[in-house]
Amino acid sequence: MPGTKQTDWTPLDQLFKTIESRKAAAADESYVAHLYAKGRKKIAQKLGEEAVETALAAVLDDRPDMIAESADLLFHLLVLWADAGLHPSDILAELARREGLSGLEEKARRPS
Ligand SMILES: N=c1c2ncn([C@@H]3O[C@H](COP(=O)(O)OP(=O)(O)OP(=O)(O)O)[C@@H](O)[C@H]3O)c2ncn1[C@@H]1O[C@H](COP(=O)(O)O)[C@@H](O)[C@H]1O
Repeated sequence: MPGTKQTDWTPLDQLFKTIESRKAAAADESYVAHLYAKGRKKIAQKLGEEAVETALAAVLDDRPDMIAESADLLFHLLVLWADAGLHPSDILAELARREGLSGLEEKARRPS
């Protein structure tokens, strides 16, 4: 379709591999290893901060900041998955399971 943007997720895949590889790195030589050493709470805290900063950039309609903060957010989400032993394919499988099911329809089906 003309004008349709295609997304190539290969760079995210490569970044996840790099993040996984940092499990063997020293905390003073790698930011990712530093986060692993700090632990799950610190990683979750960073993820929350980046999510709030992304939301703030969106409210301010600041496009460059939205891009920068979204990159920080995605990066920290990948670190969280790696720390938790999740693989991007786990999340993609869940999204595939939901494909075609409207969020409104899913909500309506929930037991009240
Ligand atoms: N994509 C990123 C990336 N995005 C953001 N960041 C870091 O995430 C941090 C963001 O936190 P803040 O802006 O809140 O900075 P801060 O105030 O220093 O953070 P705190 O002291 O509060 O924890 C900064 O240190 C950024 O440099 C990243 N660090 C690394 N990567 C990628 O991860 C790879 C591995 O990194 P290392 O493990 O450091 O080798 C790199 O080659 C990059 O590809």
